[in-house]
Amino acid sequence: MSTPARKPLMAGNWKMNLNHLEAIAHVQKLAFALTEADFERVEVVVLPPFTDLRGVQTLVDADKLRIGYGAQDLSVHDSGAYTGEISGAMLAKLGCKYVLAGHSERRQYHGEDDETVNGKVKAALRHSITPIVCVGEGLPVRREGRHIAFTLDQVDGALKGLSADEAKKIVIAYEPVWAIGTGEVATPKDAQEVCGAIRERLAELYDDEVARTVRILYGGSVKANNIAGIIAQPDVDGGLVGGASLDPVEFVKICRLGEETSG
Ligand SMILES: O=C(CO)COP(=O)(O)O
Repeated sequence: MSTPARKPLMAGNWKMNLNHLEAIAHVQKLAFALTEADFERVEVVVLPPFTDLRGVQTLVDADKLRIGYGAQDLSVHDSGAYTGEISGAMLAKLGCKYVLAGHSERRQYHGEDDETVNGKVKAALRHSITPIVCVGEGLPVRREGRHIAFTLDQVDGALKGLSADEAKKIVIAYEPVWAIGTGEVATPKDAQEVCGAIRERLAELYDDEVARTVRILYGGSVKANNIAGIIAQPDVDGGLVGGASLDPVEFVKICRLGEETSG
């Protein structure tokens, strides 16, 4: 298991699902089901579409919920003539604690390269938002056995120019593209292999303290029935959950690490 200093993080990436009314109902269901014991054990975060954030903020603030929230993307810029973009400043003003940077769907469909991802990581940090940096290889790279080198290159690119103090503030999510939305989950051993290599890279790039501090998540077809084996790995500190986070009952079970009750 993770060292106690690294509290497990379960983040639900809703992707382009749930409108602002559905979002409120969804967060209420999570709040109703999750107990104080759950929140002591695991940090629970939702990452809804931009249009839901105000509603989620209002609900979380009004009812003092322990559920955190954040966005799925942000601009590298802080303001200006960038039609359609949302800045870190705007997200910080809405109380966002987290933001994804470099999700594989952004890399794939919006041509985000490591330099852009690096700009987004820095933009988030400028506004005291924790970037969840997404990395991971596609199937051809995995088949060639280059998954570790490929993923570590993405880590290097995303962290370029960050000080040790800044690096300590980030979260990294290893999401092998071949496991996203496919139902094909990486084995706990696969997840550990790459998450462990990422942690070693953090020690090389910075120092042991950074490596010990940064939480590394696994994402890709996480479900209640496979989270326990994944989270049991020493270098896996939580999950980035896509499809299964859209079902509140399933997501609560995942937040309970696949166990039946909150204990
Ligand atoms: O992309 C993901 C989370 O960011 C994973 O998605 P799935 O859980 O639907 O495979």
